Amino acid sequence: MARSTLTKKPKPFLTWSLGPVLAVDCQTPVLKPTQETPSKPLKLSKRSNNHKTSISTAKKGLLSPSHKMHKLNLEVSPHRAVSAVRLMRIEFGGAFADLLNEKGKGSGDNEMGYVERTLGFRTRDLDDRDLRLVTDIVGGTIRWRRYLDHLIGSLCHDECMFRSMEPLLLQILRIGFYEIVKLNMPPYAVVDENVKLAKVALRPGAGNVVNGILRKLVLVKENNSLPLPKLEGDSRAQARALATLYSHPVWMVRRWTKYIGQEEAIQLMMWNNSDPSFSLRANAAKGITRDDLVMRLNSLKVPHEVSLHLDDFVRVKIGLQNVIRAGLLKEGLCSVQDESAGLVVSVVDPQPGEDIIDCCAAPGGKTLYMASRLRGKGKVHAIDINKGRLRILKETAKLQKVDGVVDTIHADLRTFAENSPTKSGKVLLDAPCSGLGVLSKRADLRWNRRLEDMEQLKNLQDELLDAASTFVSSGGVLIYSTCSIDPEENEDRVEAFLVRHPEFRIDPVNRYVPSDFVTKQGFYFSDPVKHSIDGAFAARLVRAL
Ligand SMILES: C[S@@+](CC[C@H](N)C(=O)[O-])C[C@H]1O[C@@H](n2cnc3c(N)ncnc32)[C@H](O)[C@@H]1O
Repeated sequence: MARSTLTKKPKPFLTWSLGPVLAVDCQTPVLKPTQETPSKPLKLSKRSNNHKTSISTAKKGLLSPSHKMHKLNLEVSPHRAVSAVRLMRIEFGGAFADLLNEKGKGSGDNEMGYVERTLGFRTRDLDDRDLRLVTDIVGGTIRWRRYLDHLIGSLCHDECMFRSMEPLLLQILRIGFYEIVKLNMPPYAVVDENVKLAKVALRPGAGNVVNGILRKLVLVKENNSLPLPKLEGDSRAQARALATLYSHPVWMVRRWTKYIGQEEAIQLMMWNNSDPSFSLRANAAKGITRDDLVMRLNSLKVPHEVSLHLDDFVRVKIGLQNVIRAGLLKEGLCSVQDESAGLVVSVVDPQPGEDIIDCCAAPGGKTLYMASRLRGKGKVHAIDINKGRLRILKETAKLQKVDGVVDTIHADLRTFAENSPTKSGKVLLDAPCSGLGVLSKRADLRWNRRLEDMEQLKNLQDELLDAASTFVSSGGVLIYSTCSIDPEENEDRVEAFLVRHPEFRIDPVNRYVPSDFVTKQGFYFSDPVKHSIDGAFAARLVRAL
């Protein structure tokens, strides 16, 4: 990855879990209905908890659904209560950190429902400002978790106190630390508010703990003596220090240091820790041009810039919430799609009349963009193993008026390839991958990925490449893509494939994407730091005649 100056990204307009209508990008979390059902209990298995905590209260609510709690607490700041509960649900309940919701305002009601069931009280309703604060606090607290925990651990009486801290208390402390250290908010207001939350949500003693530790933090911050590790010692020690300072898993730091060097690894981590930005794709299949979309954004007073690389794309700086409220996504007039994914479609270069096999298609970001570029002529055959995600793809295709050129096949690509004589001149394999290129958008992903996953993913990628290649007709092209920046999932997979399949050769992507995105080997690569979009990779592999 090339070195470049980091551009300061604008504040995110929203990050609420994407519903089907919005779920269009390859690393976009797609929520199954059950994941957001209010009845899902929190599983607080990681830390033992003998105190009065959320789980007991949550259970009370769950065991007697008819029992309505109306305890209204006007003291506690609503966005902090919601953030704390949201953080618990992300860490223990499998919820996603990226919280986009096409319902806009309705999302506040959902979140308050969780607060009521978990903490046993409601606060006043959330307004737009509260929702933005929840987005900032939840995203930031998750990104900076390792860094914040290091500080909290260092300022606790002893290691044991930190290790055995009850989960909700820890979330409240993380919020307070994040607000003071990273958001530079007025410290004493932050202390007061978080103490109040701990007292009401837990018990008075918990408020005292929050008070003591946050006050210590205020002091050390004022004295410029935050207890942070120094970048010194051997490579392992340095990786551990960097992992804390930039809040990433140690294995990622070691891997990036190995591949791109320490300085670039730091820049990448800084990018991953910055607020994500989003792009919108105008949906040509609905007769919407980019100019139309720009006019709509102007009338909604949403600041934006047209993409330098893709004719249908607009970068939105702030105010995506307004786009959602205005119904542009629900009506299928545009979709949220990163330019890095759009450029993969440029590498595929769909032409009207073509039959394209999309091997790992759901939730359909690339399928739908390819379909719109067919201009009503041809077909995209969308295969995926995940029925739920495929259903979302189908619904979105209808909404975006490309269902006439999309058909869906629910199958494991590997068995489907063994039993199907299907051939095509164009096959896309957008493989399951680590998602290491999209860590700025997926705040929690870095904590969910393990080094062991990489080996499993590489094996799966090889198997899927072999399967996808069986569909490619003589002279046809197989496009292999990921949203990873890891060479072992990208270049190395292509290299290994070419050894197994000497009948394929690399077709350089120069004709399809701007030269800035073309690697020496002729692959497409978007570098988050250099290009200010998500990281992605694609290779064109042509089968001999
Ligand atoms: C990176 S995502 C694809 C994203 C999609 N191309 C897009 O742009 O929205 C990878 C997909 O591969 C699917 N998948 C994983 N293993 C598979 C298999 N053995 N056969 C078919 N699909 C598989 C997953 O269900 C997932 O939807």
